[in-house]
Amino acid sequence: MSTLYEKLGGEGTIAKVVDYFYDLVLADEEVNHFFENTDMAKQRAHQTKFISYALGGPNQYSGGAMTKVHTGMNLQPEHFDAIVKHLREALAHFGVGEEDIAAALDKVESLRGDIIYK
Ligand code: HEM
Repeated sequence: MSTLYEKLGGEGTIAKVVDYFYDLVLADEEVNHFFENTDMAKQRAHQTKFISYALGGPNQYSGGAMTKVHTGMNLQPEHFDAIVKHLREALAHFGVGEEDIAAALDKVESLRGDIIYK
């Protein structure tokens, strides 16, 4: 089964979506502070992993792993929502269709409970 990740052209296109998404996240006062003490390379790795996960790419995570890396952040629903909103905008910017965007957002939603309030 081909994933949205493959449909979009794999890593090459993902890198462009990541750059765009990254700018949106860093410009958003509601969430950019979480990345304040994160070095740039890790930050970029995070965005890449986030986007790849949403699109069904090679970086797939278990709920347990996601809880572990976000523990201590006490992420609230509005923080998660802000990230989802930026993902939607970044995908739309690159011409991804509504149906594919919905599938990507569903994927991200499935990890919400593992990531917030930790
Ligand atoms: C489905 C949703 C998400 C996925 C798949 C995801 C993925 C990951 C992964 C794999 C890491 C491990 C470290 C790394 O790769 O650099 C990480 C760390 C992190 N995540 Fe997420 N994340 C999600 C949602 C969020 C949200 C909503 C926020 C905040 C608004 C967030 C903020 C962070 C921060 C600040 C780190 C630590 C980076 C560091 O090491 O300094 N994540 N995330």
